[in-house]
This record gives sequence, structure tokens and C-alpha cells, in this order.
Amino acid sequence: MKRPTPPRLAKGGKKWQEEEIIDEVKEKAGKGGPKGKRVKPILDDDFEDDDLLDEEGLDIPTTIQASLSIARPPKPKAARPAQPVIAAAIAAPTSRANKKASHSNRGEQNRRQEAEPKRDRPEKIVVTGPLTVQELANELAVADTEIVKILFLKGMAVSITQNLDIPTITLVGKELEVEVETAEPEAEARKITEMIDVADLEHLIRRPPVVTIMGHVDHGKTTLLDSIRKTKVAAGEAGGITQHIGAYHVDIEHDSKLHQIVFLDTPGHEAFTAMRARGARVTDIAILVVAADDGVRPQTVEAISHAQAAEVPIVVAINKIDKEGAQPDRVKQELTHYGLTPEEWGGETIMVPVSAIKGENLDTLLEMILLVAEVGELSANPDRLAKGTVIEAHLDKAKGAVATLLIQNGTLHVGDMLVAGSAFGKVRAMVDDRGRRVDAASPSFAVEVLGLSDVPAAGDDFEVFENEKEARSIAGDRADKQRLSRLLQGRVTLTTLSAQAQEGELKELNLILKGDVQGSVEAIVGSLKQIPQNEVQIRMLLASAGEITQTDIDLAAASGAVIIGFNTTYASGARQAADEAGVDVREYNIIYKLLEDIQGALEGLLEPELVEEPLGQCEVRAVFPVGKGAVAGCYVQSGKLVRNCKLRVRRGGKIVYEGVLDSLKRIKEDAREVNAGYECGINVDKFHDWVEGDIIEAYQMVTKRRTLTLTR
Ligand SMILES: Nc1nc2c(ncn2[C@@H]2O[C@H](COP(=O)(O)OP(=O)(O)OP(=O)(O)O)[C@@H](O)[C@H]2O)c(=O)[nH]1
Repeated sequence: MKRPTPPRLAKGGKKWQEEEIIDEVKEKAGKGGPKGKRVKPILDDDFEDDDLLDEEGLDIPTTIQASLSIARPPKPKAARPAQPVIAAAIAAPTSRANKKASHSNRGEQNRRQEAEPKRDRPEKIVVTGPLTVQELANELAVADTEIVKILFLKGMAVSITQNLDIPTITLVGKELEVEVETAEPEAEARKITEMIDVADLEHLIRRPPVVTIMGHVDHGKTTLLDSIRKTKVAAGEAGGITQHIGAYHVDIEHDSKLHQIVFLDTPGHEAFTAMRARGARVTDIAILVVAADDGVRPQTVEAISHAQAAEVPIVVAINKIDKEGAQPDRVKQELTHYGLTPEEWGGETIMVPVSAIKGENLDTLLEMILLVAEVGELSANPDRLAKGTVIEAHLDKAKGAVATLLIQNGTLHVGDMLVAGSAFGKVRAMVDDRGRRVDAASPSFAVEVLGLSDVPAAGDDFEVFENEKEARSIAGDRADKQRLSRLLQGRVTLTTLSAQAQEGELKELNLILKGDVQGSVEAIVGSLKQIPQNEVQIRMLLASAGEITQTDIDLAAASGAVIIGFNTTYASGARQAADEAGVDVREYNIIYKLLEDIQGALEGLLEPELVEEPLGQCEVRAVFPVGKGAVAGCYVQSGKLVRNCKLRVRRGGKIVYEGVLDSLKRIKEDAREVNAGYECGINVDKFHDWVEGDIIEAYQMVTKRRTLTLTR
């Protein structure tokens, strides 16, 4: 790969996620950052473009993570079309003077800069819209190449004239310890999920964060969940029974206020990605559990990939610190290879050492979650009809369809008319996560609901409607759509990716690579680097040695990725999962064949060229006047003529007409095509001036795939 590929946003909730990043980075930038504490220099003097992947990959014993930054690449067109392309004002007076310079002749400015003493870096800049790298360099009083370098190290390849969006500008500001303030209209700065409508904006209030726990087997996910639940939920409150509805909430006092955190209690990332694969985004924050005595393991890396692919902020719980062999610092060190650098080392990731078993530091962990939630400004409008996602659903012999619904906006009431997936019904009864019958459930809370006509699927969205008629008709429409989409099932394959990637300026091919040994994985990643990626880029979500597992399939399904298996096999059940999820898994045992296919896919992603393809040639042998026009009686000399093909009429070497062949007849019968050696009659609506001896060249325009040449 020539350059690492900037990550892209998940389709659903694009805007919201974008804003969330802005908010997160803004808040952190606002804190001033851990000045002077940085361990790893951001700008590396011997930095080299092509070596980034190598550096990341070769250091890592088991896995290569090629593109993990969660920041967004600049994509002005898709990001914020309504905004001015360049709009910036700066707070510090020194910078304002400098801004003027940015509009003056650049060469002159450079000369002036040489003559003038070096400008001080401003403490803060205010941006109102995207800026080019050059303009940002000016604002920040740094060389533009420095910004290019910073972004490159974050996994984004940018050119000097490229527009950077606000999250990216904020990221650069943070690296340079310059506060970036975004002066955006208030509504703009609010997160808008698909669950939140414009009408809600005036009524938004904070909602609790919804958290998922992820991590490697045995690192303590279940123990952590149980431990939090035990310490935070009084036994009596749970009604003496362990109510399992797929989610539970805890109450925490923080800043002398009572807050809630909702945990999706399906340990692991299955639920998370399976839902995301269905387009649902329910998790606000992921807790990554890493055992301090074991460190980063394959599923840790997978979990990171999943969270990052979904652009969900990660809080790391370094667990089992009570154990003798615990090495929390080693865990932190290892995590830096995957784009997670602890705050105390100048990074952005909160890492909390805990002991799930002893309940040590759990309060800090929970507080940190609240902090991240605060940055995310998670909000919803409780005063509207409810909307959300199905977390779990099953058929109970006695109760009928039972579904756990996570309310993401609005308030759900008993008696509401509900559509969930293609099921509908009136909410007969609701039970909360503590086993209590409730009449209403507000945003971020999960309730078990009775009354649906059918069992929806986890990940389906649900919505309340005013009346039964509407609900019934929407449910019917959805059922039809589901049937249709099953028929047309949008499988992500190397071949179909081509069409899908036509949208947007940046075209990407998401790949997950699983190889037999680390050596071959590195070799393949190295070779993929050789494919030019200035137009189409490979985004390697995960590259590691091992079998193709169910979680690889989930990640692929959730991210629209293709899985490449090299000399490896499926873990049990994974093949079936791939079939069910419609994930394209390509198996290879020869590297060049693999590369050939990927290159083919990349070429498919390029805008096709329209080229002329000759069909045949004929000669006009007679002209028959018909009505006001004339039909040319022709003899096909070579190739063939096809009705509605394009044609060009040559007379004595000159082109006298170009147009479309409107009617083609063979012995008075309409013909679709006439081959060489036959006679035919041709009529062109807009041209009748035929002369015997005219030569008609027939051709068609075809799209031709462009080829990428390998750089050697
Ligand atoms: N010493 C110590 N042991 C712990 C701690 N947390 C979990 N364990 C132990 O680690 C083992 C695995 O814990 P689980 O909670 O089952 O781990 P998990 O990540 O949920 O595992 P899977 O569900 O299999 O993925 C159990 O034996 C726990 O008792 C801890 O903080 N300290």
C-alpha cells in the first residue's frame, strides 16, 4: 500500500458520528492536553511515507492493524455541502494578522516569513468551516508539510491543497497543542442520529450512555459486568431474581448528581457487530477489557477493530491488576500499536486499571464512562413517540413474542402502537431490567415488551405510531421490503463493490485479511502496498494470522468488507455464518492470484471510461423513398448492424451524418441485428439524404474498466 487509507464513516448516523468526534476532540483540546508529557514524538524526523505500514505491522507479533485512526478523512463534498469552503477567523491577534497573509501571494509571504522572525504559534484558533492544509498551516504558524506529516501519522494521506474538515483540523490542533474552537451554529453542532429528527432539536435533553463490554476470552468481561451490577444494583431492587433482558442500568452519583449508565450485557462484540451489520448503532461507548497479566490478544485486536470501524469511543479497563503477574504498563504499551495511546502518555484514550473480582477502581471506570459520555453530549427528546432498536427477541410459549427494546429517542408507554422490524402490535406490558412492571421507558433504557404480533430480529429498529392503521401499513411495507431485499440481497463481494463504491469521492475497498502465518500476512500487506491507491484505496480493517472466525464475518458484514483468506481455513460455523450474512470470503493459496483479484476489484472501483466499440460496416446499395423520408437498402460488409446502435455515414471519406440507427429491417421484417453478408433496410429518423455508395459505420459506446499499473 502506498499510503494508509483514511478511515471512513459508517453509513448510518454519519452526521452524528462526525459531530461526536468533533465534540470529543474539542473537549479534549479544551482541556489543554497533557502538555509536555508526550512520550512519543509526533513528528518523526526520519519519517517516511511508505514505511508506515511496515512500522506498524512488523512491530506487532501477531497482527497487523493497517488503518485504525477513528478520525475522518477530509471529504468536503459529503461532509458538509452547505458550509463555506473556506471560513476561518482566529482568536489570537497575531494569528489574525497572519490570516491576511494567507490571502496574499504565497511566494511573497514565504519571503516575508524568511525575513521575519518565526511567528509564535497561537494558543487558540476559531474555525467555522473546512480549511486547506495550506490555510491551516498559516493559522497555526507551522509549515504545511508538518500538517501533512501529522495527518499521515494519524493514517490520513492529504495533499497541501486538500480541504480539511473540522474534526481533522481539531486533530491537528490537538497534536500541536493549539485549541481549536469551532464556531458552528448550535443546531449544527448537535449530534443528529437517524433516531433524532430536526423537530427534536429544540427538546433535547441528556440521556445516559449505552455501553458495551468487549475483550479477549477470559479477560474478565463477565466478571466485570457482574461486579458492576452487584455493587451498583441492590439485590432487592432486582426483585430477588436475576432478570436478564440483555441490558441493565446502574445509578452513579457523580458531581453530586445521579447519573445512569446502561450496559448491554451481551459480553463480547457479537451483539454489537451483528446489530451494526443490520445498520443499528446502539453503543455509545465500548469498554475494552484487557487482562493485565495477559496483555493484548487476538480478540482484543478484533474488538478494537470493531469499535473503531463503528467509530465508537473506547475506554480501556486494564483488568486483573490484583494478580501477581499484572503489568498494566505493558498493556498500555501494547495498545499504542493499535491506535490507543493512554491520556497520561499524551494520547486520547482513557485507561483505567481495575480488578473486576475485587471491585477495585470500578467507580473510577464508571466515572470515566460518564466523562466520555459527557463529551459525546448524548441526547434525546423524551417528549415524543419512541424510537429505538431491538436488542433481543424470542418467542415465549406463554407470553408470545417477547422483545427487549432499547429506547433511543422518545418515551415508550404501555398501550403504544409499535412497529419493530416487520412485526407490529400494541405494547401490552413492559418489564424493566430490574424485573419491575413499568408504564413508561425513557431514552437509553431497555425494556422487555409484550404484545408484538411476531418476533422481530435483534438489530431491527422499532418505532411508535399514532394509530394502529398506520402501524399496520408500515409493518406491511417493511415486510415487503424485507422480502425484496432478501431477493436482491446486497451481498458485498469483490464484484459488487465496484458499483457500491461509485458514490463519494474517496473510493475504498474494505478488506479483512487472514493468513496462515504472520509472515505471509506481512508479505501480502506489503504487496498490496504496491498497488497504486491514489484513486481507490484499500482499507485494511484487520490483517492477522489465524482461521477465519465468526467475528471476522461479523466485522465484514458490519463494515461492508471482503474477507481474504490465504492458506487458512474456517473456524467451525464461520462458513455458514458467511453464507448467512452474505459476506464474500475469498480463499487463496497463491499470492499473485490474490493480488490480481484485488487489483481487479480496485479497477472496478474506478470510474469507467466510455469508449467506442466498432460493430460493423455496410454499404448503401439502393435508396427507397418512403413517405417524406427514405430507407437505405444496404449490404452488411463486415461485423453486424444492431437496432438502436450508433452510426456514422461516410461519403467519399467525409462524414456526412452521425446519429442513431432507428429502424432495421430484413425483408420487410423488423430485425434486432443483421450480420455480415446480408442485406437490410435502414431508417434513420433524422437523416434521409442517402446516396448509393455511402458507407455506414455502426458502433456502440461501452464502458471500459481502467487499469491500474503496479508501481515497482
Ligand atoms: N484475579 C482476577 N481474576 C479475574 C478478574 N476478573 C476476572 N477474573 C477471572 O478470570 C476468569 C475469566 O473471567 P470471565 O469474566 O469469565 O472472562 P470473560 O472475558 O467473560 O470470558 P469469556 O466469557 O469466556 O469471554 C475467571 O476465572 C475470573 O474469575 C480479576 O480482576 N482478577
